[in-house]
Amino acid sequence: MPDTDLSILNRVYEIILDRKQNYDERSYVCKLLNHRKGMNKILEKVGEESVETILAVRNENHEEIVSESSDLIFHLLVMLAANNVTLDEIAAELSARHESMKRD
Ligand SMILES: N=c1c2ncn([C@@H]3O[C@H](COP(=O)(O)OP(=O)(O)OP(=O)(O)O)[C@@H](O)[C@H]3O)c2ncn1[C@@H]1O[C@H](COP(=O)(O)O)[C@@H](O)[C@H]1O
Repeated sequence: MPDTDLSILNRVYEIILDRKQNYDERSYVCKLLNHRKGMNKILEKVGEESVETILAVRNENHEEIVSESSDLIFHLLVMLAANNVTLDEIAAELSARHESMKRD
């Protein structure tokens, strides 16, 4: 059964971590993680996908916004994993902010 809720973020993040450990020449993630430009290649992709997301919003194209945002989030997951930042850390940060900013 495919994940259709946000648990897919953890699932994809775990695959990315696995790709860090086990090189596979067919893998796009391995290609990114081992690119000759190093971290700059991953940052380039995050920047590129951010711009494409902005353009999708400007075009007011719902499908495009979903697709480009998914590209952006995926590349952000690669960037986080490449920098040893876990999704638990992000969750803890957002949760702490949520607690401290509660108004009622
Ligand atoms: N979610 C994704 C995902 N989203 C987008 N992409 C790839 O991201 C790439 C970049 O998209 P672009 O449109 O920018 O393509 P491009 O111009 O060829 O990119 P570059 O030449 O600049 O690298 C494409 O090749 C897409 O296939 C993804 N590749 C992988 N995943 C997930 O990562 C997992 C591991 O993937 P592999 O490592 O390839 O097995 C997969 O099972 C998926 O869950």
